[in-house]
This record gives sequence, structure tokens and C-alpha cells, in this order.
Amino acid sequence: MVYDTATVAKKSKYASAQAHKFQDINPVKIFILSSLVQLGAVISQEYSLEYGTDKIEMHVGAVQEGERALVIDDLIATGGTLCAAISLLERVGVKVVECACVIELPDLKGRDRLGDKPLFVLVS
Ligand SMILES: O=P(O)(O)OC[C@H]1O[C@H](OP(=O)(O)OP(=O)(O)O)[C@H](O)[C@@H]1O
Ligand SMILES: Nc1ncnc2[nH]cnc12
Repeated sequence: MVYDTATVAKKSKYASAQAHKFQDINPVKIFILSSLVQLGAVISQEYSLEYGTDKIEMHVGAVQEGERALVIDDLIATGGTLCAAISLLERVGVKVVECACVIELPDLKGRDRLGDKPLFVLVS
């Protein structure tokens, strides 16, 4: 599969001028969850972690209603982060077609919180 790529930012450790956009060649956008804060107009989604709360942000205009997205993160534990990313995208009318993580911690049952949303993992 080939994707058009952008970045959803998570947390406030660093600043970035804009979402990374790598390719523009097809119908699915990739949102990579990363520890960046977006500059400019954003929409946010707060969520619960195992300890405390956090939020993810996305540029207004990073996606258009009706687009399709793949959300990628390094790890799924409780699933809160991926659920927040899905909510953020769905709030602006984007269809999240799949999530993908490098590592899954199955004991924390994050997969269950995704409902019927497909989740691809490399290591579980
Ligand atoms: O499924 P969840 O319970 O939401 O956990 C998964 C999240 O936990 C880690 O981030 P963390 O908040 O530890 O910070 P990091 O991004 O700095 O690694 C990881 O990068 C995921 O984003
Ligand atoms: N249980 C966990 N182990 C390692 N990294 C994590 N990030 C969020 N939850 C985690």
C-alpha cells in the first residue's frame, strides 16, 4: 500500500512548524503519533494514560472531511492514545481505516478499546 503522509502531534515536549508530509500519492493519509506540539491553529483531544492525562493535537486543515487515515504509533498499551487519535480524526469527518503499532502489550487489552477498528502489530 502507498500512503499520503502527515503527522498528528502528541504532547508538548518539542515544537514543530507544521506536520510532516512525506508523500502525496494516494487515498489514505498516515498519522504518526509523535511527541511534538503543533504551531498555529490546532484541534485537540485529551485522553487518559495509565497515570494522568495527556492530549494530542492536529493542525486545522491537515485533513479534509471524507478522507481516509491510517494511524501509527510505536506502542499500544491501554489503547487510550490510539482511541484519542481516532476520535480526533473522526471529529473532523475522517474515516480511520486501520491502526498500526510496532509493539502491543496484550495484557493491557488496548485492542479491545478499538472495537472493530483493525489493528496491525509487529510484536505482541
Ligand atoms: O496505549 P496507551 O496506554 O495510550 O499507551 C501507548 C502510548 O504510550 C507511549 O507513550 P507515552 O505516553 O509513554 O510517552 P512517549 O510518547 O514519550 O513514549 C507510547 O508511545 C504510546 O503513545
Ligand atoms: N505499560 C507500559 N509499558 C511501557 N511503555 C508504556 N507506555 C504506556 N504504557 C506503557
